[in-house]
Amino acid sequence: MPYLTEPEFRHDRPARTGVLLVNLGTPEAPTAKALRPYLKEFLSDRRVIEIPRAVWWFVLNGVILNVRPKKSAEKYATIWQTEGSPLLVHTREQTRLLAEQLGQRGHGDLVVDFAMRYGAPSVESVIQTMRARGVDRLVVLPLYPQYAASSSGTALDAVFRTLMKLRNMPEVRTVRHFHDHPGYIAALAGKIRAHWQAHGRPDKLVMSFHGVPRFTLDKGDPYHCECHVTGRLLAEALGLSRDDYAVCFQSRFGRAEWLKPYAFDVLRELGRARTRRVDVVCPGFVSDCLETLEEIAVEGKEVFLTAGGGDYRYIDCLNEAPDAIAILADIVEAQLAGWTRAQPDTAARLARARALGAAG
Ligand SMILES: C=CC1=C(C)c2cc3[nH]c(cc4nc(cc5[nH]c(cc1n2)c(C)c5CCC(=O)O)C(CCC(=O)O)=C4C)c(C)c3C=C
Ligand SMILES: [Fe+2]
Ligand SMILES: [Fe+2]
Repeated sequence: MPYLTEPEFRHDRPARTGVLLVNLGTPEAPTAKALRPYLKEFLSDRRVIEIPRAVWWFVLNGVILNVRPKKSAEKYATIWQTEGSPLLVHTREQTRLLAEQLGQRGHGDLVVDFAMRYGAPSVESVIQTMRARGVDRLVVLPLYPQYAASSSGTALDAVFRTLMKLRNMPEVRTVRHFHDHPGYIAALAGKIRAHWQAHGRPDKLVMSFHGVPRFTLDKGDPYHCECHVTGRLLAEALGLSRDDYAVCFQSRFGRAEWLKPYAFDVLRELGRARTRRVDVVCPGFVSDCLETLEEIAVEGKEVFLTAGGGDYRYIDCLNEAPDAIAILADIVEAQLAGWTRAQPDTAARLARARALGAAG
């Protein structure tokens, strides 16, 4: 196997640590032309589609890639921002803010960057750039609170596949999940409480998580349980009783059974029951994206209102909220133990030197 090009080994170079955030990836434009290669790469991933290759090849190339790019592009067009796809815009900004936050905590020497599992920037290209910058220790943080083989698992596959191509492998630490991280739960609860302070409380809080095929639960994927743990902890933090909230799963793909209850079924039922108001939150997504801004904020609302529901409010993801960035920094810092020690930041060092100078 040919190795990737590497920087020359030098004895005198100090160890350098990189922090790699990995998100899903998104098309380059809201057009069928851009959707096609994105969907092809995504839906060719064996972690995502587990049916036999030969059968799937015909379904994907014969049906899905002829129909879905156009339909999905129309949806992306409704949420597209001037700077690009919301998922990319948020991930880029979160990375910048995380680097800043880690710098303020004395870790200004870290190389912090993000990569996308599908599309650009690819995991391989970002790890190669980090190696060129001298990174030989790597913390990998997939941006999914709950572990699923089809999200975090495949993000880590991409990292390990790249490492297989390196002659001089960095040390690696990976984050599996943060679904029950007290800071993550507190940040979600804080966001919801702030929303309620501004708009009053709903009759029901709907917590909608991205779905996965039902058989993955039977085969040992912890995703379903981790979503329910997040839901329960969030309800506890908000002081909700079992009747005050519902956990459900969205974005079903294909005809197979997915995790239930389906979000649209729950919203339809709540509408039919003439529920006066629901608030919907998506605690399985760190960043707003197509699945939250279009499927939940727009389509979900339509389902609820058409069925007879009253008021529907979507509560944004944490995105760039300072407490969300602080949690990512906490998670990274926990992984740095024994690798790097926080250095007082430059401003603090200068202030101390000045104070010492004045004293002397
Ligand atoms: C939150 C974690 C996610 C899991 C688990 C997940 C599983 C999963 N997804 C698909 C199929 C599609 N998902 C699509 C979009 C999409 N999915 C996630 C997250 C998870 N997916 C996000 C954040 C996004 C949004 C990306 C964006 O650009 O905003 C899409 C593409 C859009 C579309 O055509 O509908 C597909 C397809 C499967 C099959 C699956 C588990 C097996
Ligand atoms: Fe998905
Ligand atoms: Fe479970």
